[in-house]
Amino acid sequence: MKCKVEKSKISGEIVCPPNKSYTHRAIFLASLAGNNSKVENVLLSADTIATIEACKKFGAEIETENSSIIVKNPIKFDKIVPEINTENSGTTIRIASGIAGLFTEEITLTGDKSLQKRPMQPLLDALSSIGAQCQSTDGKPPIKIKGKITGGDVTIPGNFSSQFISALLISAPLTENGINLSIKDNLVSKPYLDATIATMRKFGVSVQTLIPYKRYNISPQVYKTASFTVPIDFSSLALLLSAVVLNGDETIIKGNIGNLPQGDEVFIDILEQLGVTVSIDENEIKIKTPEKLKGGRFDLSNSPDLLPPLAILALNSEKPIEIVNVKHARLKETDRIAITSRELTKLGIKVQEKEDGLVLESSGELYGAELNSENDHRLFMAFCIAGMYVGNCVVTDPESVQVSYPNFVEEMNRIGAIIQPE
Ligand SMILES: O=C(O)C1=C[C@@H](OP(=O)(O)O)[C@@H](O)[C@H](O)C1
Ligand SMILES: C=C(OP(=O)(O)O)C(=O)O
Repeated sequence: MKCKVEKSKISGEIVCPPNKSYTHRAIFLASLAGNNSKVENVLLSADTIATIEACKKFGAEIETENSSIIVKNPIKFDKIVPEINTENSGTTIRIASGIAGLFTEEITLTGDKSLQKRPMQPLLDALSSIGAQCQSTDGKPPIKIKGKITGGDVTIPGNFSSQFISALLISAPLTENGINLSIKDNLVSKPYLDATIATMRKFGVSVQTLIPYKRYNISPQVYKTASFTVPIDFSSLALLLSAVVLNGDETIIKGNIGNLPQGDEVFIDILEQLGVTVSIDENEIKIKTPEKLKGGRFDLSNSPDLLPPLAILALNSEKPIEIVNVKHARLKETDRIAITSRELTKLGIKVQEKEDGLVLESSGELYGAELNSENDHRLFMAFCIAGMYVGNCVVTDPESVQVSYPNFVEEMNRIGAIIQPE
């Protein structure tokens, strides 16, 4: 499938979707607590449905009511679970792997073609070091995990994915001995660890931080019934903000901003550094954009998902936009550094690809082109927004947005975009 994207302006109001990362965490923890735990304002998308289905396979009884889910009964660790397919969701397979370590029967975890290219070995090594037996396919899914993890001292590298650490934290209190966790190397995507710890706290489990992002201790505990409300998704909001910066006049973005930690909130600071004025009040976000953006150097180590919405802003930036310290963006649904470099070059942006990032500069001459998103949802949405600015573009794989923003095309067209499935 492809979409034709014409030069178009947006205006009016748009509601930002709920947070995918918090939806995953809250569903898993509600499924570990059970007893009518409730998650409200959930994002219902292919990735979060993969988490719901995984928890049902683990034995949780989950009911969905509009935008809420209720867990009547928790995960049953004596259930026989032959296989769990986590589709396109990295967060789901990582957290589910930690939970699989708490079962005594072997469980196979797999995913789609994209997920079968994503690293799992550091997490499997960590689980093996505390009692699990693990197998992988060259370090990637499909994987097999046979518990039971008993806990103890665990060391794990932090420079591939924070999701490995989130997975260990979430399972840790349910081991017999608890876990004393040490993180080697520099942890990437640090704010997602804060999100995990904050959500665990909401479900009654405390994590002792010995050295932030380096050393944690989690004693044996039980998850308690809770009701959790999912906040706005700043990763999706960043795409909407870039759409307004490049193509919006009087556009207002609405959503339940909440006060839980989200690394991608830093996009507000990035926009201000680029010269954009951002005003946020009463869960409404408005911006004022200068004629030309200023450019600048941006470290995305803690917010890798901002690479697509930031890179396209080079289309209207008088100075280069330099993105650094985000090598792990090559380990997502796709290698986002390589594809962003290759595809934005087609539009007339001069791109220097580096191992850990990009330098992007508008050449002044911009051209319509066919942009291949390679079924990566964030790239599809960013390329559509770029196409609305340049005009006369085609973007591949619109179905990719099902994983995080199912009604993206409809919503953008409702406020003035011209994105037409071919
Ligand atoms: O824990 C999470 O919810 C996520 C963590 C990040 O991945 P890494 O920690 O692998 O960088 C991010 O890219 C992903 O979209 C969601
Ligand atoms: C990489 C992402 O998610 P996941 O790691 O859960 O696949 C994303 O949403 O950009």
